[in-house]
Amino acid sequence: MPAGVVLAGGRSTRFGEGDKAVADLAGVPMIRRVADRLAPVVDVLVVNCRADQREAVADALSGYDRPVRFATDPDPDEGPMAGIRTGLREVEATDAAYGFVAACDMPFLDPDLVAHLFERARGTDAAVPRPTEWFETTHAVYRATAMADACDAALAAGERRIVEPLFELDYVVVEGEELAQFDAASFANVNTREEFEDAERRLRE
Ligand SMILES: Nc1nc2c(ncn2[C@@H]2O[C@H](COP(=O)(O)OP(=O)(O)OP(=O)(O)O)[C@@H](O)[C@H]2O)c(=O)[nH]1
Repeated sequence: MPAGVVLAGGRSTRFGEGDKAVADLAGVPMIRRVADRLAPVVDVLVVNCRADQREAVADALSGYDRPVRFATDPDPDEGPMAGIRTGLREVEATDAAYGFVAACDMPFLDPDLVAHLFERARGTDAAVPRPTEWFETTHAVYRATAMADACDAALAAGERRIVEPLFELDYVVVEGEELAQFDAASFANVNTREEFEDAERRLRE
């Protein structure tokens, strides 16, 4: 019974005014687009955000197809690794052993790729795609307890890079031909107004 975890605790500084998570992207809040793409492949959705975002995010997700659980940051602004840790701790409170972690700004997520990552993670601690030289750590499946523990240790050591806890795990990398069968747009993220407008154009095509 896999879970989805959406990270939304950032400050959207490159986006400018307003929280990009709930920004209206071609008629649908961006986080709702992410959630809707996950609905076919997860049984429960965990949203990690700050307490002050919760009401707007809950509005954006109202009527969602799956149960939604909030994992609010105990301390805001600790970075995405802390968000992953907090989100995966909430996954531990469900029946799910694994969580697919996504950023809130990936409105083109490919559910088939997410399902594939769940499959590949079976028996290991994580399945992480690497479409370029970079690991897509905010588009990856983790065994909740293993990664949350590794994030706690990395945070305690003052580490900020998400690959550091990942490298402590037993993980598989999904890349090359294996990855080529899925939609590369799955990794596209929206940081600036310009990227937001590009995404709107694409969605209206
Ligand atoms: N919980 C938590 N999540 C964060 C934090 N910083 C970023 N994130 C999330 O991590 C993901 C990737 O971060 P960015 O795309 O850089 O988002 P951001 O930090 O809001 O945007 P910028 O301020 O423009 O960098 C997004 O889903 C953010 O919501 C944080 O301090 N805490």
